[in-house]
Amino acid sequence: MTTTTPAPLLAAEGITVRFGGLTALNDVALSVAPGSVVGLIGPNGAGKTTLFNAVSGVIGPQRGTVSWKGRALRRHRPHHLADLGIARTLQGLNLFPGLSALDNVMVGADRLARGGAGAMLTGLGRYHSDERRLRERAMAALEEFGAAHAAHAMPGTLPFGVQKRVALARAVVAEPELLLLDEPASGLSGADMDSLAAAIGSFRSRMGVLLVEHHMDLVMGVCDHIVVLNFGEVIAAGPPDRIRSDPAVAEAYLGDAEEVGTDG
Ligand SMILES: Nc1ncnc2c1ncn2[C@@H]1O[C@H](COP(=O)(O)OP(=O)(O)OP(=O)(O)O)[C@@H](O)[C@H]1O
Repeated sequence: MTTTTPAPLLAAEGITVRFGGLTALNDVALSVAPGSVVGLIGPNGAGKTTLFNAVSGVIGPQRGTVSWKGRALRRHRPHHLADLGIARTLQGLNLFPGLSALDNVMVGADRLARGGAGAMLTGLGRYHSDERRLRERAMAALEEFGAAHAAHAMPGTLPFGVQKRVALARAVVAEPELLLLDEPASGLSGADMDSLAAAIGSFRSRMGVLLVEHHMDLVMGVCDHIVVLNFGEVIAAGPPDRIRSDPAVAEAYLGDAEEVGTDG
């Protein structure tokens, strides 16, 4: 029997990034297939954020290629991601403080709106049916993440964990094919962490996920494949069980606050 690996949605190959004399990434490769959750881990300063930024188009690598569905992206920028079908959440929540939680999520649905959610929110344009449809969709996304009760509240009045749920709802409401998550668990604990793990697990049937994260329990629990960086190089890549027992990974984490297999 032959098995076929689905073509990756996202592929980064040979990525090298230097900041002055410092090589933050050296010939790094990573790919995310449809329906898979790929974790990117490594000790502090390993290069995770730099790779996330190179993939997102925040920075341009000196060498290497980022491809989307087999096509190399040339000088892509973060504002191109939504049109490609890629959404991301950042370490900061980046919610609009002057918009309700629901309106924040509607902004995320912009890609689905013919006239743009911006026009709807300002009352411009003739898109009432679109607006109703998107409002329902945004509400459903809030419900999915257990934040429907907060729909009409301003983000600043909400607990941090609820704000994170709103940010996640905003990221997925437009049904991206790939979701980039930069440390989504930071600042979360207990039930919020469990909900996040369940949410990421549920994304698998709808989209690929790239998860940059420090919390090992979360990474080991939800990822199909894990890439480990240390000093800007990939030192291991494989399924959670293999990563957990990889001596090179354990060694890389020695002296670091995080330990493989435990929650940091
Ligand atoms: N804009 C920059 N200018 C100079 N050096 C940078 C810059 N951004 C990152 N670096 C350096 O590149 C290396 C990789 O940093 P990066 O933030 O990507 O690591 P990380 O794995 O995300 O770390 P952490 O887990 O602490 O967030 C580090 O040595 C860092 O100091």
